[in-house]
Amino acid sequence: REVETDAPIARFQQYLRINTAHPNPDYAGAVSFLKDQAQAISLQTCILEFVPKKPVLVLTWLGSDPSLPSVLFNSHMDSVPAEPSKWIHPPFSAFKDSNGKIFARGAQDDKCIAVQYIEAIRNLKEKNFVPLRTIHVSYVPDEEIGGFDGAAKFVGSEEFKELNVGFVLDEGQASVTDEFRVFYADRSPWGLMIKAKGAPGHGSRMYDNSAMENLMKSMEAISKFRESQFDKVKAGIAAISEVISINPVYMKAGIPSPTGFVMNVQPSDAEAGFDVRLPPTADPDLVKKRIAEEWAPAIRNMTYQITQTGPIRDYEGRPLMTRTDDSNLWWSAFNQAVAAAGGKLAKPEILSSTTDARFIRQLGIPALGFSPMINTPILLHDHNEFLEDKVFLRGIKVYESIISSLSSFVEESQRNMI
Ligand SMILES: CSCC[C@H](NC=O)C(=O)O
Ligand SMILES: [Zn+2]
Ligand SMILES: [Zn+2]
Repeated sequence: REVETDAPIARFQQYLRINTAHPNPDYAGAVSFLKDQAQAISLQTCILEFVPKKPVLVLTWLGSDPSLPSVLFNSHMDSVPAEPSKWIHPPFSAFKDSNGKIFARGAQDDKCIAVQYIEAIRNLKEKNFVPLRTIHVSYVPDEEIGGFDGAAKFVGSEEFKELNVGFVLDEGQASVTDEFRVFYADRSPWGLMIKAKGAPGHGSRMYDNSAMENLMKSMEAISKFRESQFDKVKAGIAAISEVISINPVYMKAGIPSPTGFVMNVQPSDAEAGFDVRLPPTADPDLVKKRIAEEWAPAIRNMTYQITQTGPIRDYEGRPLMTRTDDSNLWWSAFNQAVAAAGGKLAKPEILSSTTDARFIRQLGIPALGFSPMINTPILLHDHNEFLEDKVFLRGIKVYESIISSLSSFVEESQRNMI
């Protein structure tokens, strides 16, 4: 193993050891580390605090023409929790095994890109590269819990407007093949709670409209719908991220039997909660209609509550999708930059889950999800999350190409002006 690759790996490990898992993410520790790294390579740094104790760190590498729209590289500082007892190496040790696998919560999601951005800029600076457009890097809190106090506040701020951002790269996901994955949209997450009421009674009685029966009818209808969506995936007609998913995540009804075996009280209240995900092409009104008429109809004594956790349309009412054809010059430049680094891109995808990119797309700013991890199992939010050192190092090279291309390309309309 080469010595010059040791330092970036060590810095990656250092960042992974800062415990930014919920519910008590060490944002101060993360910001302090990243700020030191940025200052060591003479980047401008700025800390914004829209919500107390939830800092946003912005790094800036000024372009030679700062009037051009800038490029922003975003990553979130927080992680989901880890259960140490389920891991083969402690989740905040960033232990590197003999195969070069670095184990840590956040290794894939998404602390790799956080450090790769800085390492790529470090290398470009060493080569005396000068960007034409300004490059910004942002580190935001709270993505894993919806981004409301993080990216949402950041992109809605005056400070963000002043960055004059033309294009954003945010996190993506690992690829099990040798093709890099890229995401042009997220599915929109909804929380759905349905509640049923009904007459209580002796467990031996059969009667209509008990709360449990009403809820079970909904569960059946929801199950059928879920199957209809999943069947499309199984038949190869659609990707998982292209259908509507609905998964039960919570149920509550009745009083636990005091003896553990006598179950003879039919409850008067029953409720269930679901994780619902809508692809950008789905019609949210049709889903709402289905919920009101089939899954929680008032005629079955049911009520419901939908929690929409983020935007589903941009400020002009368009679905939140970034174009991945040559009508989007940012896409072309990105695509070419990955190829120039010797990388192959897989067909652009919709992301199954959600990232902060949705808040950017809501402004009408093009954003792609991209984390340069190939030949890597998808381990985000999983036990034993790891990233191999050589995959991490290759990613730095890919970002060098991306940063230099995106910061230098000039749109036709601007070409004559320069
Ligand atoms: C409801 S917003 C939550 C955002 C979260 N993002 C990453 O996993 C997700 O569940 O997709
Ligand atoms: Zn993430
Ligand atoms: Zn995540």
